[in-house]
Amino acid sequence: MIPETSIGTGPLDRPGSMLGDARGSIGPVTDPAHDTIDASVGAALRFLATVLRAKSVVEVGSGTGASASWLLSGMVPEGVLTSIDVDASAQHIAREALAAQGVARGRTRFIAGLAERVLPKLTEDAYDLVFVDAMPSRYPMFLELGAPLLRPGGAIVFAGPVDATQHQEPRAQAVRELIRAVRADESLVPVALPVGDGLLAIARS
Ligand SMILES: C[S@@+](CC[C@H](N)C(=O)[O-])C[C@H]1O[C@@H](n2cnc3c(N)ncnc32)[C@H](O)[C@@H]1O
Repeated sequence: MIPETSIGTGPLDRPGSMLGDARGSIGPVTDPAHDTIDASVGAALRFLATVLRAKSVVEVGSGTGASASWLLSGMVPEGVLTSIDVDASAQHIAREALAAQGVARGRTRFIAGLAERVLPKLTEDAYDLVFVDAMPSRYPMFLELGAPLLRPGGAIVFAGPVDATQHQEPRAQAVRELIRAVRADESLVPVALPVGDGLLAIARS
């Protein structure tokens, strides 16, 4: 069982790595664009976790636990979800919500911190699925940090519309950059899924 981890309490996956400064110097970052996933997105996440027989999943943007609940419902029973959010109070709500649903505590590992500082400390080639639902302007960075965590055949999934024409700069610029990066990497196999606000799912071949 992987112990629940929070800032400064212990090592992460990679030997010697500590989360001591994972939260950084800024306060909670909120993303007003969308708060929580809807049921159609949740069903797609559950589907992906099921077909991947996901045992190890990373989520960027725990929020109050909606996506965590869907992901866990598709994962194998012994699977562990590592859920990252810079807002520890939101994670507290997520943890309580999952407990109320009967999810065993050992199935989640909540990490309070900036994803851009936590993701580099996770084990590469070890995760079946990475779900990103935070700060679309940083999606290109989350692809760069998240794709190496996937085992071959795993997938990284971005929430929200990926049509750059729907956004103002700099978010549109980030979306274009994300798509350029996916196209440039022949090992990545993308598909846009028209569910909810949209999902961009990218398999690692
Ligand atoms: C859209 S909400 C997530 C909703 C959640 N997936 C759900 O379905 O309930 C985005 C979350 O990302 C967190 N967040 C924003 N920027 C972040 C970052 N750089 N690193 C980690 N978490 C971040 C916010 O605190 C917020 O809780």
